[in-house]
Amino acid sequence: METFSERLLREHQDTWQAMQQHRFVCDIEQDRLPAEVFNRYLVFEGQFVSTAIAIFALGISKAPDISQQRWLTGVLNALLDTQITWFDAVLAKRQVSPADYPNDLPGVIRFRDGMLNVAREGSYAQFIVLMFGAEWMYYSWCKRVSEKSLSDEDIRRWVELHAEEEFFQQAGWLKTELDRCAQTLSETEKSALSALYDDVLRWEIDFHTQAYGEE
Ligand SMILES: Cc1ncc(CO)c(N)n1
Repeated sequence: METFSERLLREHQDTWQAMQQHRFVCDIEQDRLPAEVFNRYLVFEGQFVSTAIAIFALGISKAPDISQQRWLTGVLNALLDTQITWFDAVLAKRQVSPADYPNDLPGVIRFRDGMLNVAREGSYAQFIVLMFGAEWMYYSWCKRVSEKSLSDEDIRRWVELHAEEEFFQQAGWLKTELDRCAQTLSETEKSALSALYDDVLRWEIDFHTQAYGEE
């Protein structure tokens, strides 16, 4: 039988493919992403890691019991340790100062506020859809792209971080958790989650487009 996460992937194939074949992803895959685009991405992405920390904290507060809270706290710690540490180092190494970049680009704001609003106002299942939407999609393209030879070592490391076993476990946990949550939901609730999943992918697409500039 089709699981709920499989249903979401089937119902939103087109949006999923648009992200998997996004210009940003294809430029990395073909080893031709301009350094200035990656630098701009790093600024927006570093800000999103802070947002993700808030989203996970909200998710932990809504988790139904201690086993989920324990797992999600591990994820939160990885964001605070591995990811924040990596961002500080890579921005310094590439001499990128976030203050030199715009902080009001619509694609970046829509993604941040869309995710944060749902995490604040929504249910635990909605939180799981947000992070399943973001992480499973990243695992998929990064896994594919990690097979290629990438000449920029920072891009290579960033892709590897999202293709390796630890991240796969994290994204896979969200997928299983979503399927578990969906078992007790009505069809009305499930179709609302399906619409939210499509929103997340669209926010992601516009966020990544924004790395190319201010259009
Ligand atoms: C913008 C964005 N979406 C998803 C992920 C996956 O965690 C990420 N690191 N950044």
